[in-house]
Amino acid sequence: MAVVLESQPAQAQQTQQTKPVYGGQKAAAATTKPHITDTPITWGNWYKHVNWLNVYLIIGIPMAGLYAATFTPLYTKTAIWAVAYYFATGLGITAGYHRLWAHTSYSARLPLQIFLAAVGGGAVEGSIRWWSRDHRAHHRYTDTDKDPYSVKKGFWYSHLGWMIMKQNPKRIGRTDISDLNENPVVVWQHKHYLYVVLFMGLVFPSIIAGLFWGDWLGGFIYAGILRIFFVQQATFCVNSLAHWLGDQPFDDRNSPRDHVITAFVTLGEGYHNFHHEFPSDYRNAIQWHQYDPTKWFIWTMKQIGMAYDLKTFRHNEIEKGRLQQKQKKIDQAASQLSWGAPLESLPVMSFEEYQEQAKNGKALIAVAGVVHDVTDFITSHPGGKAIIKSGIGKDATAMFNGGVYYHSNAAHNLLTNFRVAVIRGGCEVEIWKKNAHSLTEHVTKGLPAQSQLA
Ligand code: HEM
Ligand SMILES: [Fe+2]
Ligand SMILES: [Fe+2]
Repeated sequence: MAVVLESQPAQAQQTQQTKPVYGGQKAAAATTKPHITDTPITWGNWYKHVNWLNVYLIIGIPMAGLYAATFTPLYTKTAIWAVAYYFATGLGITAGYHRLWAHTSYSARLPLQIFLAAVGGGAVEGSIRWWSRDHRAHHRYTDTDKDPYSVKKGFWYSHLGWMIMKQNPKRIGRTDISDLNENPVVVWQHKHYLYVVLFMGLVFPSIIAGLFWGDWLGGFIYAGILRIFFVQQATFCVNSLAHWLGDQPFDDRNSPRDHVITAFVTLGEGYHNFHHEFPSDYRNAIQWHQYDPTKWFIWTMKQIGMAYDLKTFRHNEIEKGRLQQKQKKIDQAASQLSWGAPLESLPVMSFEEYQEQAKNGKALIAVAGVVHDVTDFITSHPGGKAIIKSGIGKDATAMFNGGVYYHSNAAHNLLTNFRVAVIRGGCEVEIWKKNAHSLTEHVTKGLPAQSQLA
């Protein structure tokens, strides 16, 4: 009964709170008969797996509403009211349920809390307490079996499958909601949820349209039923689309993604990769030009003294995360290329041995402590045969790096292909410089950036 009522019976919730974290659950499971979700879906029992109340609430009623709309005229005032109430109830979820209660990303004064609890109730998505508990589990156990709406189980499962199919409440990860249990607005809304949802979801939108311009039925159908449908579908997109479409600028280990389309659909909740990374930030979008009306609303509430303690992550931390993700992508791309034999795999020789071998006819050139066999390259050296030969048997580091010619980065890269040995006692920093493959490792080890490329 996800949408209107609790997904797990009140009794089960109480047990969860009082029992010890692991043992208690196991003991209970051993004595009770298996939950329907533990039995495979068959032709004979599929209907028992379906949460019919939710099917009725999130699919059946909107269908009936659509049918009713075919013979209910839509007046301009009612249309404007339906859209306005869509935004109000949507903000109830995004600014209220999500950013205020589930993530405590800011604090709200009592009138604002009451407003958000009321309009959030009008979105018909369960009580604050139920919604936030599942949402905290979603963040804590993202993409795992304990995530109530894991996208790993498919797009449609994360969108609404998790509500229209019965769930085993024991499967959903545990989270601490003690702060919500102490909040009188949350507790009151949870206790009287059925009245809140009926009044704010259907009665109130009809009353406004009815009392002010006489359109009771239009208010009920458009600002009530169909508006609920759109707000619900928009919120469901945060669980589906925001875990499926877009970029991952901060972390790609899990599914959350940033996309402007999702942001438009969800009143700014579409910068979801950022959000999962910095969930206690009251913003989802951090650039001024990105669409995050929920953030603008919270900010405005702060200006009028209704919201305070707006939390943000430090710019430095955010940019660090962004850079590390970029670095990870670069490292992945770099690992697809050949960077020459790793220095630690090469034999070590003394400078005298190197000179000896070069004297005996081998086309060896030492640059930065590494010996290169340029036999096959001499004739194709862009600077000419004779000039490259003048480096054979010498420490050609200076020549190569500007003494004779200041070689391009491409020439440095090319050089790595000819590595055959390392000279004993060759300067370590110089070796690092030429070992482009270890460049990223070098950076992550925190060594100074100047010693990256020659
Ligand atoms: C050891 C392996 C060497 C490699 C892989 C190499 C590679 C290259 C490459 C790719 C270029 C084209 C321009 C550029 O990319 O910078 C070049 C140009 C040149 N190289 Fe080398 N080089 C080597 C050794 C040497 C040595 C030992 C000398 C001098 C003693 C030398 C002198 C020059 C000069 C003067 C040019 C410029 C040619 C021009 O633009 O007229 N190179 N080399
Ligand atoms: Fe998410
Ligand atoms: Fe969240």
